[in-house]
Amino acid sequence: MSVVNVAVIGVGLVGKEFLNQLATVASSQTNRSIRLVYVSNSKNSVYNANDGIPLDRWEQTLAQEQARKVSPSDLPSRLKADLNVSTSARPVTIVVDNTSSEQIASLYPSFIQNGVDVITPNKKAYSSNLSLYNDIVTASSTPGGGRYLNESTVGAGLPIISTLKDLVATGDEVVKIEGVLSGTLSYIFNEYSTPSGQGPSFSSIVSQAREKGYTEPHPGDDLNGADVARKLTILSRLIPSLRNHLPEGYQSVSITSLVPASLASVSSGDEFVKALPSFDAEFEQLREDAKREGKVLRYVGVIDVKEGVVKAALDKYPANHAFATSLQGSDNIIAFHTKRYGSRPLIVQGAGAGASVTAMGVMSDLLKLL
Ligand SMILES: NC(=O)C1=CN([C@@H]2O[C@H](COP(=O)(O)OP(=O)(O)OC[C@H]3O[C@@H](n4cnc5c(N)ncnc54)[C@H](OP(=O)(O)O)[C@@H]3O)[C@@H](O)[C@H]2O)C=CC1
Ligand SMILES: N[C@@H](CC=O)C(=O)O
Ligand code: NA
Repeated sequence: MSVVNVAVIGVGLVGKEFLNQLATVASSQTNRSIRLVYVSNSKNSVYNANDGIPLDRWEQTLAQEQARKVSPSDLPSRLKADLNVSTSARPVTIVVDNTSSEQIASLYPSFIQNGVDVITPNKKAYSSNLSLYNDIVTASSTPGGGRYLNESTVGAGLPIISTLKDLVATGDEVVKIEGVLSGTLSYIFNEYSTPSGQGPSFSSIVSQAREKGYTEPHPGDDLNGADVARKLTILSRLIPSLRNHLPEGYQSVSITSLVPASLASVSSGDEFVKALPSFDAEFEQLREDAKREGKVLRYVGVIDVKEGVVKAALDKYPANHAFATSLQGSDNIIAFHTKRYGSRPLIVQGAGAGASVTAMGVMSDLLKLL
């Protein structure tokens, strides 16, 4: 029976749900044994390369004081040494990063160089500066290197990255990609800006989006457009002519921020949400302006390949536009305009945030590796 070792960094909303799904998948395997060898949050970690960590007791094991601690930065070498990942008959060893940490993302090259596969919904690695992206691509294309999959970084579990990779790999030419790429901003504007122009306050809807688990750990990272810009960067880098187009990653994208200037430096998500009601009147004005034109507000991302324009912006759309009529909840909608898909784009739509659909995208990457 072949062995698959899985190390999980980050056990918040997505990480916990991923471990639930891993337990279900592990129990249905007949010709391979899935072993959980590492679990960590930001304060604690448990490592057991010999016997594995029971999938139905990982939480208690992590909470134990005598848990065997290994920091994520020591993990690449420990996994290589203890699990013999570099031999040709190696068991598959996969690290799943369910954090939103830059520091963890910076470790991917060393995991991959050590033959460990990396799967993640964390957008930081492929949306930051080009050097980290290039290091990951180089490491994973080197013989013996691990593989890297990140489907849930765009559209959560929706098949966005795999669709774009398939279009490019089969020789189609991408002309433009546009859509609603943020589950949080989709939910907020679907609820806030309807044709009637009436409804609850902006800040109350932001709090609801947070309670539903759609937002980033800090909701300001959704409202400032950075999350959409990161997704646009990840997609742009899969389009050959745009691969080097955004040297500073999401910071090279043209972004409209919805964060009030005086809240831009509030580092606590709780404090940010508490202070937001003072700015409801400003958002009310935007809602009224749109209503007066018979339009609704939607936050949209665009990659125009020919023009070389990549932008994340709040725009007004007619009340009968697909962005106004067909979206509900945290839905994302992404239209791929390509040479083959001509005048009618290939469209992918569905829930684009939330723990269960995000963990599904992570789990499906794991199954693809197997
Ligand atoms: N929620 C969603 O709908 C979607 C989320 N994503 C991405 O999934 C990732 C996880 O999101 P979510 O689960 O909502 O976030 P949470 O804040 O709920 O969970 C983050 C987890 O990461 C842990 N963590 C943070 N830093 C470190 C570190 N340095 N070392 C070890 N563990 C660390 C946290 O530990 P502690 O508990 O101690 O703070 C926590 O367990 C993010 O990258 C997000 O962008 C992608 C698509 C959709
Ligand atoms: N905060 C993000 C989560 C998924 O990427 C979003 O709202 O889309
Ligand atoms: Na996806």
